Amino acid sequence: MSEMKDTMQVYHATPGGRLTGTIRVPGDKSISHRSIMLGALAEGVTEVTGFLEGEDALATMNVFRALGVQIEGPEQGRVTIHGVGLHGLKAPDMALDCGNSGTSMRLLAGLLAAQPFDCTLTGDASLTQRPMARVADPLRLMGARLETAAGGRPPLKIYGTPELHGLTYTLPMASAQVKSALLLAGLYAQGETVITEPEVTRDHTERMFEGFGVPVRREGRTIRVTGGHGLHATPIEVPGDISSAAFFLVGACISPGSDLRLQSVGVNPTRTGILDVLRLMGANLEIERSWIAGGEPLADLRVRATPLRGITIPTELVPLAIDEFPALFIAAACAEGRTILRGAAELRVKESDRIQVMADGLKALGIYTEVLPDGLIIEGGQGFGSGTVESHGDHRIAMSFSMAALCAQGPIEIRDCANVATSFPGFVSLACAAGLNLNAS
Ligand SMILES: O=C(O)C1=C[C@@H](OP(=O)(O)O)[C@@H](O)[C@H](O)C1
Ligand SMILES: C=C(OP(=O)(O)O)C(=O)O
Repeated sequence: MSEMKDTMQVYHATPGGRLTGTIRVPGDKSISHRSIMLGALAEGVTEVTGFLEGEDALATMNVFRALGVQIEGPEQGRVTIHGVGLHGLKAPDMALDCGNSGTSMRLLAGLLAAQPFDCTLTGDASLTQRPMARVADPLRLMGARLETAAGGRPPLKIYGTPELHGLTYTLPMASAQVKSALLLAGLYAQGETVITEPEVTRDHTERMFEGFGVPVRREGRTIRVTGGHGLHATPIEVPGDISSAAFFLVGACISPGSDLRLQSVGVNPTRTGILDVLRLMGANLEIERSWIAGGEPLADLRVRATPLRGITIPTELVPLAIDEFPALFIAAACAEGRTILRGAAELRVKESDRIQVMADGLKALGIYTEVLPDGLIIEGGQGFGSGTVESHGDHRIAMSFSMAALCAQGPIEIRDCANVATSFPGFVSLACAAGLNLNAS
């Protein structure tokens, strides 16, 4: 899959425009991955609606097909998973390709470590550079046997070990992927698995465990699950992805005259750091309607353009907005005054080094920044010039710089954009429908 990708796709963004009307962004990527994983392990048939038909979630789906799970769809966001039960997965006859998706590889590492067969997890050039020791090390403490390539990188060779035991573990970094890998392994482990996180991170795994009938005890930043509970199929309604909404929220804030509504966006409080940061910057954001579906909160949002001011981003918001910083840096560049981000070293180990790659792109457009080991200082209010930005194959970098064109003085060219399809299929047409002047070649 990944080898065949057109890495030369270029976005051409013409300056100006404003964002108006009502849009709906594609389904949440984190929840889509988990719906396939838990649906596959459940007894019974799980019906999913609103599934993200992006390459990352499809990679997870294809892995489970290779593990012998019958899955129908996706067909307009509908997926039907014929669960095989906790012990029904089959040995794959090839390496399992996670493509560009860190979530797939890390969560699968936990789930597959406990199976009675061996397998190998591989990925594309970007994923192959990302750290896997963060999951392999604690899984080994549970009795798992895994081998990484040099430097703790993929591919990940897993020697299945059905006799895992529970673990009490404090995560060294705020990572929902590591937490989730250990909770998935904990489904199979003898006894209790007790995970404490240094800061609260997205809790979709915990919520979905509860939805599938697995008891989870949560006290502050500690989560407990006991092995051996079966999962029972349950319908899943995937909300719109707030991480995809983020580009439009920022775009509407920074382009005068914008007034945009976003329908059915997931607003789980472990994901709404973007709303808090934008509000602290002075954004005009409204929640027009809110409700709960399948254990996850949703809302219709309205955002109107307003002048933003630079802020020091509270560090407790960092894990709650971790994927939104590329978009927030664009907002910061348009804000009056300086924005300071610290405590975000995790940004350096995403699909690209998002601190350095964003700083380079901002520089190419005439914005002054100071790169910190764990963050970035951005001098706002200088206005974007025109120029060429390298996205380094990182979907969120490509989409963020597309929004910069809304208040740039000249055209912006963004290179290496094909991976936008990993999280946001249809981004260019939705962005154009909302008012951006963007085309891909
Ligand atoms: O659990 C998840 O679905 C995710 C967790 C985060 O990664 P980390 O756990 O590495 O912070 C996030 O960046 C990623 O996009 C999705
Ligand atoms: C970091 C991301 O995803 P993953 O870790 O799953 O590749 C992301 O989508 O921003």
